[in-house]
Amino acid sequence: MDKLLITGGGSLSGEIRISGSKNAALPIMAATLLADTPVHLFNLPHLNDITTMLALLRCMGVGITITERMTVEIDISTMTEYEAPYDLVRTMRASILVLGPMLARFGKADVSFPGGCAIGSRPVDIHLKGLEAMGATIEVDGGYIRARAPEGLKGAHIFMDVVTVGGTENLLMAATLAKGKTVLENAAREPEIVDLANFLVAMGAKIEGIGSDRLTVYGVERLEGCSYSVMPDRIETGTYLVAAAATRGRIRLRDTQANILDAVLMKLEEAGAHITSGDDWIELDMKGQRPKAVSLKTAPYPAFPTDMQSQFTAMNAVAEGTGTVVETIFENRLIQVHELNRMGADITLEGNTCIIRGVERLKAAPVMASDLRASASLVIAGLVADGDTLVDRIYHIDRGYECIEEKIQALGGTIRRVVEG
Ligand SMILES: CC(=O)N[C@H]1[C@@H](OP(=O)(O)OP(=O)(O)OC[C@H]2O[C@@H](n3ccc(=O)[nH]c3=O)[C@H](O)[C@@H]2O)O[C@H](CO)[C@@H](O)[C@@H]1O
Ligand SMILES: C=C(OP(=O)(O)O)C(=O)O
Repeated sequence: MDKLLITGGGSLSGEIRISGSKNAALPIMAATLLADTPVHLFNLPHLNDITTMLALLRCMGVGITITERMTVEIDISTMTEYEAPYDLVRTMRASILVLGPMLARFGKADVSFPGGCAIGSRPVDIHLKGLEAMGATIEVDGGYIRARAPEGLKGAHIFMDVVTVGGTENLLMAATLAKGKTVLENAAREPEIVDLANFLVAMGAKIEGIGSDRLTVYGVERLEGCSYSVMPDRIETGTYLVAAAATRGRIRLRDTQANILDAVLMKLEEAGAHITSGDDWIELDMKGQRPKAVSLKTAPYPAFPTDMQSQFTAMNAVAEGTGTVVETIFENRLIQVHELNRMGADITLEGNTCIIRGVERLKAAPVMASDLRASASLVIAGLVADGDTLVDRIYHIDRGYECIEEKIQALGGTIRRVVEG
């Protein structure tokens, strides 16, 4: 199993490119199941989750052609299977996103239940209730969601009682081909949902209220393929900015956008970072200063993203002062705290809150990654620790960070992949 070996101490400085967004690319790839003609996608990140989604589409008979620089043509005209099997779904929760489009387009879909994962229980009840409101019959059998709508889906007025990113995406995709009008109330507003909606519109969907918490969709007869470039990854962007802040560095990130990161940039400024940005770049400069601890509470967009919480926890661990971090989206997303404490951090965990008293420096230790963003926090901790930190179970990090060691090396960090067995 691969590990990352990080020698801490230096400040990050330099310039790197930000990749396409994992969390926008995955629903967009699922949405290609709605198209009558081939779709061309640009700026897909080179990540294990993207490979898994391609494998899932391929195992259903979908034609996939990959050209250089991860430009992918997806052609569903050859599709023969309507089942997303357990072996693929269990490795990536976003596989559930094929349910809505497959049901809307073909009237049937068998999708393995995605399991719980390290960050919390993650049910899909709102996805299923919404599809039932649109006329689908759903049975759970042998660990599979078996959804049927032989006459097609019909528009409905749906109120989602929890703000859910995946639920909004599944129902939005399903509604594009449903008969009549669908209204999704209490919809999630994450930039990745806006990107998905823009992609659906590029294929011919009729959607009003994009970017708001009320999406109105007028179902159309068919959607046509198009060419589309996936938005930049705001979580990858935020992760490198926090790594630079923690190491008192100065970095410039290109091919990204500041306006999708407002809550994160505000917290970085509060931590003492000087931030400047243009249309497609962001620069952060700590002017050699130690960051100041910040307090934050995660909540749906436009509030502070849960996917950035563990990185800020790592920065706070070496910041001046005390910060409080409250996680409100997932019940078990503060477990990185135990690994950070093993590296000399001073963090107290009380339920969904952690209180972080900053220390001057951390001390290297062998640590274990428990999920994707927790892994990123351990890499940041390794960069500010004295000595060599070995991060185990980095298959989590490979789900979400393209070429992480090359990018950190380009910023002057000392990191390398240790390949074992
Ligand atoms: C691939 C992708 O885009 N993943 C993101 C997506 O995950 P994902 O779409 O799985 O997260 P959700 O927004 O659905 O989850 C938010 C909350 O709603 C709850 N819930 C969700 C669905 C449901 O049917 N019932 C229910 O109770 C969940 O348990 C959780 O407490 O949004 C999360 C919240 O921003 C991010 O951390 C993930 O990185
Ligand atoms: C939790 C995440 O991803 P997923 O929903 O795919 O597990 C993430 O990107 O931080």
